[in-house]
Amino acid sequence: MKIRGFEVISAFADKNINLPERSTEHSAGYDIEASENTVLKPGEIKLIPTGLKAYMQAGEVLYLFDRSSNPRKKGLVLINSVGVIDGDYYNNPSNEGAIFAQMKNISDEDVLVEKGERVVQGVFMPFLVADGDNAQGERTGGFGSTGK
Ligand SMILES: O=c1ccn([C@H]2C[C@H](O)[C@@H](COP(=O)(O)OP(=O)(O)OP(=O)(O)O)O2)c(=O)[nH]1
Ligand SMILES: [Mg+2]
Repeated sequence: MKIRGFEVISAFADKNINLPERSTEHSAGYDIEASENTVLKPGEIKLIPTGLKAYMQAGEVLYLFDRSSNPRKKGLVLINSVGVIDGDYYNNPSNEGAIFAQMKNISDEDVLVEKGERVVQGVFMPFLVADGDNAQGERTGGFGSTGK
């Protein structure tokens, strides 16, 4: 029975994408790799593809957090601070739930993120809703799909 986890999106089915793993027994974060080489110029913001989608239970979220080593070792930051991967993003009609890491190059040189390089970490967590919240509607995509 599927409870929560990651799957490779169909566009990357034959690209040897590794499913995220935790690096130690008690690590919270699943290390998520870039699915293709990406070069960011100084100051550039780019959506780095992971080739992955994530499924989870109702009331759960997958947070994307930066890796603490990124700013110092790579000169990159997760520019939206924390990625919020909604459960209804999975298999959405516009992009299958493809997860991207939105990174900014804060260095003064080009930065190459290679396929297979761990770029962010994902943590599954429960979330709470407010009294009287009866949000409806299906998610059709990401990155502004619900409007301004
Ligand atoms: O770092 C991120 C952040 C979001 N997403 C995807 C998954 C998420 O479910 C969807 C929407 O994210 P969010 O709600 O943060 O963006 P928004 O600007 O509010 O867009 P929308 O109107 O689509 O909700 O975009 C990513 O792939 N990476
Ligand atoms: Mg949103």
